[in-house]
Amino acid sequence: MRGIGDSGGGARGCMAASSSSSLPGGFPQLLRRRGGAARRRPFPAARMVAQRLPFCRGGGKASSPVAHVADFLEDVFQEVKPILRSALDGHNVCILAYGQTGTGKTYTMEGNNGKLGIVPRAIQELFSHASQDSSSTYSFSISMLEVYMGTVRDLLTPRQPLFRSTECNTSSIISILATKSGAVEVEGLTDVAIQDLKKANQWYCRGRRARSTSWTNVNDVSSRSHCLTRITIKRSSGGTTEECSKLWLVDLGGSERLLKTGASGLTMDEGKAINLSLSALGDVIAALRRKRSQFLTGDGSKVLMVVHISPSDDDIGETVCSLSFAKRARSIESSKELSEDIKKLKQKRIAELDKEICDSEQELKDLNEQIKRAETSLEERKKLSSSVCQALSDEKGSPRSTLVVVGHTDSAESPQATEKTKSRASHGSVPHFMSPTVCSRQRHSSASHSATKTRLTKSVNRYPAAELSGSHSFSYSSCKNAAKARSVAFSSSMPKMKCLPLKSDQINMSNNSIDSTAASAPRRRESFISRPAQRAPLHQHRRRMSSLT
Ligand SMILES: Nc1ncnc2c1ncn2[C@@H]1O[C@H](COP(=O)(O)OP(=O)(O)OP(=O)(O)O)[C@@H](O)[C@H]1O
Repeated sequence: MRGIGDSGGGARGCMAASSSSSLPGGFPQLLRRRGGAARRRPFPAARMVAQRLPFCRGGGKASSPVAHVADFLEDVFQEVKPILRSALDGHNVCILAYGQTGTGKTYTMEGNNGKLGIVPRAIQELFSHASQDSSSTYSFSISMLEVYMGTVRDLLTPRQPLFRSTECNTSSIISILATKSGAVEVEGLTDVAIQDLKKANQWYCRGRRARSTSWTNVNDVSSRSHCLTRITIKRSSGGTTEECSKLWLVDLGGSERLLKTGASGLTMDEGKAINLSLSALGDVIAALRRKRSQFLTGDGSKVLMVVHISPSDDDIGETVCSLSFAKRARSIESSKELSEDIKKLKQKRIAELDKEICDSEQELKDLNEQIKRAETSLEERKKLSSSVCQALSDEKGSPRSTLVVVGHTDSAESPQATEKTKSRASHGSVPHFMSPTVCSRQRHSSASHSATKTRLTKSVNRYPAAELSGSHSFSYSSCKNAAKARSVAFSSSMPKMKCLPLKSDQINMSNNSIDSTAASAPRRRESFISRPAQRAPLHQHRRRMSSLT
């Protein structure tokens, strides 16, 4: 599928129609109508407008005084020309005008005010080429149909009545069939042989007049159907078998937001039918992208889509939709027409990416196994350390060991450290710095006089408030006391505790310890040291102890 913007010029042509709001002629009028008084006009119910365009009357002569508007159609046609050559060469070709209602599809395909659109120019081009090519003989025929409210109508039926209603004229209803070879045939469609350009234009104008159109808020002559013109080209050269190809020129109905168009009644139903069939076209495009359908393109077929957009900010949503539709349509071409080199590169890249995915998956698998192993090992170590903890807590009179074990169970230590602690615990040995000193032994013995505890408390309460000092090398007499001490050792942020002063005979400041009376005071109070000079060594001591945990 080929987009009009493929070579740059086509997009310019298309955008010129939609972005040049200063253009004289029909399009600026359209914009004025959309924002102006016309919107307030009451909507005429089921009004039929049979177009009698200047093009039909003037026999295709462009008589517009505004040359650059005619140039726009000429620019667009230059984009279309190459694909017409393909049709003459035997390819089936389809040219589609797609876009929001009122953006100029019919104008581009048919022309207006004496300016020729794509269809009349294409017919001209075919006859012109046929007259110049002496090596082949060409014959042409024309058919026209419209898809209106889900039914297909022949526009060239003799005495085609001008009607627009849900009750279709059964004599003009035709059906579309798919042949065994996958080609699409329209059964019962009038096919008129056209010998010359004049006849061709006559028939074309006749078909156009039979189209269903109506007035909406956004377009005075809005097409209420999809109009398809088919030119059948038969070519025979030098007695060889006749080649037959088809050129489809399609003016699709415009996608519309019913709130904007202000459609009601039959016109609203028509708008819904158009939207529905456009969404079906979207499905076809999607299927083509997945390469599940040959409809529209077929083998060796070519499609050119002219996408129309509005220059108005109000229509930005529709513009985005139209452009994304065009993008999807273009991607069909890009997937089909990849060169061999690019295909190889693509394959190579796909293989590389596949390998990367495999490697990553393997890596992930390995990591998961590592994590599992680590978890198992952690579990084992936890079990081991809790059993060591249990063993050590059973051990009596070894407060230091208790401290070590408590710290050990709280932290995730290395296995070596666990082993070290375990062996230390099992042999009952402690580091040298943890061995009791002479002083600590003395203090330990003095602290054992617990009988004086009550008396001390009473005597302390008699004195005014003062700081209580304590020993920096506090000894632990039992596992219970060790636990208390631990809580003190790790509570450096606890507020300094105030207590009543002791008598000089109760406190021995020289050796930084509480005498036998003071030592029997409640443990919690004893543990707090108010003097910074004494606090520092205690911290060092704590650090040393905690490094064992
Ligand atoms: N490039 C252009 N230059 C001048 N007039 C234009 C141009 N494009 C569109 N118009 C005018 O704008 C009006 C609406 O255009 P047209 O009917 O072609 O829109 P449409 O897309 O076919 O709408 P619908 O989908 O409702 O049929 C017409 O009067 C047409 O003549």
